[in-house]
Amino acid sequence: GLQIYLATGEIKTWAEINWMDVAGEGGSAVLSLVWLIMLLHSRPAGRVTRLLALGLSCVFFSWWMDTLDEFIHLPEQAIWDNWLETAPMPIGLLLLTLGIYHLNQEQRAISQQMSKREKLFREHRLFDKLTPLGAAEYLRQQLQRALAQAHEQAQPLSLVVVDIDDFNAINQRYGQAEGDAVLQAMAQLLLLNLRRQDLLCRLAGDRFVAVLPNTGEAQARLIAGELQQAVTSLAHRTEQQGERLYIHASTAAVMAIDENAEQLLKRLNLCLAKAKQRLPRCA
Ligand SMILES: Nc1nc2c(ncn2[C@@H]2O[C@H](COP(=O)(O)OP(=O)(O)OP(=O)(O)O)[C@@H](O)[C@H]2O)c(=O)[nH]1
Repeated sequence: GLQIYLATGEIKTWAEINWMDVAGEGGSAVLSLVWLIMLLHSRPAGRVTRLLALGLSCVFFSWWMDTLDEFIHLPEQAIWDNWLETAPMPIGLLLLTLGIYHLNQEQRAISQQMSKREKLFREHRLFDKLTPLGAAEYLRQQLQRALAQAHEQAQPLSLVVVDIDDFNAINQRYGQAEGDAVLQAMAQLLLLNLRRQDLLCRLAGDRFVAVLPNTGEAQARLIAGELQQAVTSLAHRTEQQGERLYIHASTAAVMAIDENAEQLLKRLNLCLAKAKQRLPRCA
């Protein structure tokens, strides 16, 4: 635009310049350029950004051309400058309107997502930070509920615990972050190997507990064995060197008799301790 004006017109003298118009039109041009820069800096690429940026570019161009004719005098017969000044403005405003419409749609979708997430967080305050599983307190609450239900329906209820052997050594050898990755992989693996009605929680550190409704002791032992096998065949590779980690876990299973959640968990931990005692130890 500047080049076309310079090629066809003459620069006005100082006295000919209307500074009021320069401030009004030039200020608007500068502001629209600032908006454009801010927009491009703050938004990710995409349709909404493209529409808003194109719209603001047209608005800027229109005001910029308007400002230029305050400094450059064009020949009387030139009419194209009118087009350059006015035509981009409605096009820009149209594009901005379209952009704002899509921005509104986008905001609605984001708000919906946020409210869903907020609900999730509100409901899942008791969830573990590392894995997508309920933590100890959640397990206790759910177990108490499941025990009451099992009692009401006269159905058996069992628990299975899976505890990684020598997990401390993984942390020490590969670092805490790799230990975290193993716990996350374990959570996914155990979830994959459980049934829909089972509830898996992370009791503490490397200890996972599954609540198995309508399950007797024999079936719970079978499930415990399957989970142990699944862990043994887990092909976890370290993030740094891609080295294969061989993970083993101890398991135990108990069926609820007339006891509360705390007593049942205590019995489960005792059974696990017995299973751990049978492990060959290096040191
Ligand atoms: N990376 C990681 N480590 C954890 C986390 N929570 C607990 N730990 C570690 O897990 C380890 C558990 O140690 P132990 O209870 O002795 O278990 P272990 O080393 O598997 O020993 P055994 O169970 O007797 O085979 C400790 O070193 C804790 O620091 C966690 O969220 N991330």
